[in-house]
Amino acid sequence: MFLDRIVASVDARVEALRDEWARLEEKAQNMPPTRSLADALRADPGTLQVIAECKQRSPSKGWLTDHYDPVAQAQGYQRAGAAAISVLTEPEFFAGDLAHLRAVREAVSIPVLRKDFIRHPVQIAEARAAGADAVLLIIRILEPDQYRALYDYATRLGLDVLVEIHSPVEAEVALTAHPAIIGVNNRDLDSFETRLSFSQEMALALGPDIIKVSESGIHQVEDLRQVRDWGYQAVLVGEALMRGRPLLEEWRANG
Ligand SMILES: O=P(O)(O)OC[C@@H](O)[C@@H](O)c1c[nH]c2ccccc12
Repeated sequence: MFLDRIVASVDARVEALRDEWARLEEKAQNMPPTRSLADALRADPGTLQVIAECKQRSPSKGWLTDHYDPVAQAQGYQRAGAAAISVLTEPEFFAGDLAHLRAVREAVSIPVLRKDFIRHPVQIAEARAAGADAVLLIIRILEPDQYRALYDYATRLGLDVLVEIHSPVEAEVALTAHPAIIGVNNRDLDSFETRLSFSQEMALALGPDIIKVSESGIHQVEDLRQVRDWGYQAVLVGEALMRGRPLLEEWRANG
């Protein structure tokens, strides 16, 4: 399974990064304040916000663009009304790079999320030191105690956390840290297929007080309308935007 391979490759990089932890933590502690992702997503109650993703390739879809310019991409997203930017930094399967995040953070004024497979606190210190405002924590690849420790560590460094779930059981684990924001991933990590109705099922389980983000497989205005009607505050969109679909403009015109 792909996820196991990704995690193995991440763990090898983490191993090499461990010695840098103290240095990265110190750098993280000396960074200017973060921009709040939670505030950006609930700035305008009743409006569905878009977290727009910079992603060059994915294991399921391959290369999404011939010419990848994350800074130009992110600036275009901001102009079109995105509430926040997600930047893939995983190098091996998504062709990401922490340098993309650094450059994007300098070029926009909205919050920037580090999209990666976080397994160890050194990656969180590294994210903050690179300018990230928020990090993704994927319940599926963490032990519950490890998740709670990483959540606390990120919070202590001033980062917001997007906690990603793929099942009702994962939702229960996610809720033990009392997160402000939960991402419901519509993509089945084994088959790679997306099913938007998973967001509908999870809306009830999560309740109204958490900021809910529907992730993956969102392609058209109709999808955004549905997710909004299910009580979500935001969506996270990658592929459709990377392929040049003017979804943000369409949403603003017809939302
Ligand atoms: O490209 P899509 O189908 O619009 O999906 C975006 C985002 O949800 C997806 O990239 C994603 C969701 N969770 C992840 C975890 C790691 C890497 C990538 C992801």
